[in-house]
Amino acid sequence: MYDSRVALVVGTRPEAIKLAPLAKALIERGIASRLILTGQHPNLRASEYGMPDLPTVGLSCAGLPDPNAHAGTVARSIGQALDGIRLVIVQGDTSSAVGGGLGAAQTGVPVAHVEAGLRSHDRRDPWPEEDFRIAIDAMATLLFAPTVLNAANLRRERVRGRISLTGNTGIDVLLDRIRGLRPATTDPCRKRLLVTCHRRESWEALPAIASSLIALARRSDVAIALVLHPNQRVAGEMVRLLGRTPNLDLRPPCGHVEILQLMRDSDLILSDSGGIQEEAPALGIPLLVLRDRTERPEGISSGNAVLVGRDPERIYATASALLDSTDVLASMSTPNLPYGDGAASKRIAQAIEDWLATEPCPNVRSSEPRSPSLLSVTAQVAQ
Ligand SMILES: CC(=O)N[C@@H]1[C@@H](OP(=O)(O)OP(=O)(O)OC[C@H]2O[C@@H](n3ccc(=O)[nH]c3=O)[C@H](O)[C@@H]2O)O[C@H](CO)[C@@H](O)[C@@H]1O
Repeated sequence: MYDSRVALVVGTRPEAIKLAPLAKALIERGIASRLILTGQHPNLRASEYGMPDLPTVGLSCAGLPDPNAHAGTVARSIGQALDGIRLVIVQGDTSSAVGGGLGAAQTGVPVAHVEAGLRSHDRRDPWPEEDFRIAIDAMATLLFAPTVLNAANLRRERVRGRISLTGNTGIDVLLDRIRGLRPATTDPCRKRLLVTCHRRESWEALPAIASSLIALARRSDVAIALVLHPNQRVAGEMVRLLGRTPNLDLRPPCGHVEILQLMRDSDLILSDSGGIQEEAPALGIPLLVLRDRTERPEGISSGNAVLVGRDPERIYATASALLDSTDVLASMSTPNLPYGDGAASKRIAQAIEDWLATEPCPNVRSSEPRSPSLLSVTAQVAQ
């Protein structure tokens, strides 16, 4: 076991899902790790999403309506959890990830970014995630890019850290869990639609999206299941808009295996989720992406997904056309792996081991933040 330590920062469900296989790969290499739970999703139990038992520090920074403010509280709080830590690992584009990265960088601890280089190329969509990704990639020492496109985005931005092409750790999890799923069931009378919708950019459009689902639910040949998000604000609004819709089953948030089984048993998925955009192609389930733009165009290029936006007529027309055309639906159902091959975590753990072996071990690490202030750093890197 190294005397050095790495810390994994987790604030939300997808971060727990996607960092769990890396935590296991680090354990296999004897790299001692610490879990830092920011508290963004206050009821998150990382072990339910496969996170192994690790020494854990909770920061109690519950999510805030203003994600920049939340990033600030995480950045200010994380220093206390970094004693003896040589590398802080953050994942994705949440306020926990950017706050954890900024707090680490300000106390002099290098940052590794898992899922680096994703870009929608529009800072307003998704907001603030596109800014957060750019900020984290600008400060990271190690950048783990899932796809060739992601790595090219990073090279174009001339990031100063070391870029490794790894695949997405979410695909490691999926390919592992897929083996335990039941074979897909089919319903000869009805096509099954699975819906998730929670992203901030969708909030204003929720009534419009809901109206397209109500119209689809009127078809006698479909059955719709909508899985609610843990965010109470979005879930409450969905229940208000869709709670009494015949033929539309609102379900509480569920475990990862359960949602994968639901996906596998579906004929068509409608979702604005980032993770589901990665998982649907691997499962070979056609996906309509409820967004105007995406940082994950690979699933569209592979023919598994269509970017449909949030306009209710377009959602209804595109879904209906697919439901009416068995051939087109079948052509979108070939499983593809544009986001990874299942070995991302092993590659990342290897790269971290190599880096730890060559990087001199500092004697003293201050946990006091250094100037400049968090907000000025955020503003600079997000320019
Ligand atoms: C802008 C953006 O796209 N940002 C994303 C955002 O995450 P997201 O949009 O992917 O978030 P969700 O949809 O909540 O999670 C998805 C995961 O949860 C599973 N799931 C779903 C419903 C359920 O009932 N039970 C479950 O287990 C599901 O199968 C999947 O694995 O942050 C991530 C972290 O930084 C980023 O990677 C990612 O870019």
